[in-house]
Amino acid sequence: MRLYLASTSPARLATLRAAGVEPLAVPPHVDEDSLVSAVEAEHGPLDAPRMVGLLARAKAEAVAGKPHDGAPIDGLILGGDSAFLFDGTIYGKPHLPEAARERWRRQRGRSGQLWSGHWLIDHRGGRPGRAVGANAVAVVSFADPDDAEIDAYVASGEPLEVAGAFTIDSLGGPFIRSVDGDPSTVVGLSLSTLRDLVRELGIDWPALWNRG
Ligand SMILES: Nc1nc2c(ncn2[C@@H]2O[C@H](COP(=O)(O)OP(=O)(O)OP(=O)(O)O)[C@@H](O)[C@H]2O)c(=O)[nH]1
Repeated sequence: MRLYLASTSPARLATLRAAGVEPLAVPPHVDEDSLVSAVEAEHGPLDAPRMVGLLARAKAEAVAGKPHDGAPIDGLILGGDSAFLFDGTIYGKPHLPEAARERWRRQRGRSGQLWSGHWLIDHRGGRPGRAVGANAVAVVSFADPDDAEIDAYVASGEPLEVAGAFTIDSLGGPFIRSVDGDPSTVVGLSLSTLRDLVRELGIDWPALWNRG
């Protein structure tokens, strides 16, 4: 069973590979900011689960809409998105060092919710079939890095391009005190949620394992 990952996230790819699934990664090319702005202009502000759910679905549908390597996609297509909810504000990637530094100085010693959205399209036989989606949340509690540690972490560049300006599986690990929920949710793709979605489509999870 082929899984197409509608994502450029190296962490999502690594998470699937570690779980025995070798996906085909296909960049979704979705303008996330424009899509969220358009939806919010019509329906009002999106909360974190609806935002990540909307973007996960848009990425999966963007990949479903076109052939891959000149042939219709024959398999499952997974879209994902992650955002960090802290003190009532939804954060994506900080992109800028000063933004990452400011966030860490506020979030250290406290907790927030890392939300990840998932959308799975059954595209077997080269045509879109059923699609199922679910969002997952993990509560992340931070340790208390001092200013020098925050400056060093920001200088590493790692926090700039990850949701919430932190990772749990790389340099950011020592700055995370605990995670309450599926840890893979934080990395960007809840494996337990994905298994639920695969089974909801009537497919056994081991069918996705690549046994070489
Ligand atoms: N390694 C790692 N990556 C994380 C962690 N938390 C968030 N991320 C990454 O932060 C990124 C969140 O941005 P998204 O917009 O969801 O995804 P993206 O990286 O832009 O990739 P697309 O799916 O192509 O949009 C994802 O790549 C997540 O994998 C973490 O704890 N560890």
